Amino acid sequence: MSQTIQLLLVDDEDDYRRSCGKFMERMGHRVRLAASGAEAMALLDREDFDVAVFDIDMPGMSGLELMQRVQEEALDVEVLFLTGKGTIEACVQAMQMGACDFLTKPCSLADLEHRVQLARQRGQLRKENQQLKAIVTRSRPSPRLIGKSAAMKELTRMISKVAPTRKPVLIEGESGTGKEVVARAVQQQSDLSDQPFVTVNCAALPQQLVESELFGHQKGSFTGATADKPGLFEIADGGTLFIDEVGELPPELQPKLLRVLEDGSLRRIGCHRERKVKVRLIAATNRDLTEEVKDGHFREDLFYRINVLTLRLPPLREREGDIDQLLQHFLPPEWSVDPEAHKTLIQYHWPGNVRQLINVIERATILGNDQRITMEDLPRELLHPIARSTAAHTSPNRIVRETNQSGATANEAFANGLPTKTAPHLALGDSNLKVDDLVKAHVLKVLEQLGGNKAKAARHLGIHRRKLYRLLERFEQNLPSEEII
Ligand SMILES: Nc1ncnc2c1ncn2[C@@H]1O[C@H](COP(=O)(O)OP(=O)(O)OP(=O)(O)O)[C@@H](O)[C@H]1O
Repeated sequence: MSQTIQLLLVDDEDDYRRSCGKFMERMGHRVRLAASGAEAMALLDREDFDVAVFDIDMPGMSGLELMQRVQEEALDVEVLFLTGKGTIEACVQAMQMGACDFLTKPCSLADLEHRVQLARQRGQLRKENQQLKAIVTRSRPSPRLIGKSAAMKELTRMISKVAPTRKPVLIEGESGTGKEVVARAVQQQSDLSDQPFVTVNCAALPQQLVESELFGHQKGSFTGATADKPGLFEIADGGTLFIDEVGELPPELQPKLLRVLEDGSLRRIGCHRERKVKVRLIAATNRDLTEEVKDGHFREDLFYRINVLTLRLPPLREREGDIDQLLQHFLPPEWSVDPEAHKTLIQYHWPGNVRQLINVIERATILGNDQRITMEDLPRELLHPIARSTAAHTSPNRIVRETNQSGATANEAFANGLPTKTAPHLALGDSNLKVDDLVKAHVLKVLEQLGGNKAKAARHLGIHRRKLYRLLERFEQNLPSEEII
């Protein structure tokens, strides 16, 4: 059976409009009728349509003028023209304006319905194309979840239980433990695996962009909004949205997220029209959200909405056997690790978790000789870990406090650092050196020294976490960081 189409019929001829509307309803479509361009605009403002059929000759606003309004407001609807006085010029003009089809009366209602179906298919293809583009640019291939510790086995079991439910999932864990890998595993094992998987990191976005990124905006709604833009909820429609660092969601946006989770409705910024989406939410946090609720930073009702099913990712130091397995997986074939270096890797407390381990392996394989990793190839923080004895079994925030209490200031720790491929050594006083190079080298060194933990690094650098994320993004794209500092 064909799908129901949300259809708008605009024609000033009463009899034709009504009989056509009845026929389309009999064909199973949801039909709205408008006798003029103004009535049509009012409906288009309020509701979403898949396809609209416009008559050309109408008193007041003509069909072509109506099409122009649709274009100006970048409304997401396929338009086909149906007219009694079809001229070639009108047809050409309509097609140039983006209409998808042009029919002249008399035409059978069955033929019209067939063309409406084609128009809807075209719209769907366009939307899928948009979604695919967004997914290709935003996502990376999904890595396999490595780890056979008891904790990881339990996690794998839980993933297989929660994945098929379509309920919201909350993933808790320290930075670098693999929350995004788990989110992808949940999506892969759900029946939405062939649908969009869209990811967004609330902490990485400048605060003023979070709303527009998640919910979209209408052209002209703020400076720089030069075109209508769908938000990630719309792009993920029919699939899964992964919101990383959900605890960073600004309080004023939390009711908006709650609303879309409750009934799937949202409004783009600057637009009064309500849209409906069907999205499975997976959220992740490295903060204790119950504490955030107690402190009044996170709404309790939203917390209960997203915390229907919780997956807790233990830190790497608590996963016995996983370091070895991850080493085997990430070390290039033919490479080996000296016994002393191996012992150091196993005993280290890995505050930056799997991400830090991968970085250390990558660095060691660049520095190492004869396909062997020795103590010399390991970064200094592994040999003289900061607050090593107290770090294990504490929360990330606690590790930072204890680090400071231990008397090792950030700068002392950084001064011990070794050059790496990510944080190059720069000679101060070199006249070719740019402020930008210094900023980049310092930020990367701090990050490396703190095991890739961005929250800690931002605190040590004295900048907000969002600023750090933006700096890292700019480094990756080789853009100057000056305007961010
Ligand atoms: N169990 C695992 N198996 C394979 N790779 C993993 C595993 N855990 C983490 N990784 C890898 O470690 C890196 C960090 O993982 P990920 O981005 O999922 O962490 P995260 O917990 O979401 O971190 P953050 O809170 O900083 O966003 C990625 O390269 C990921 O592929």
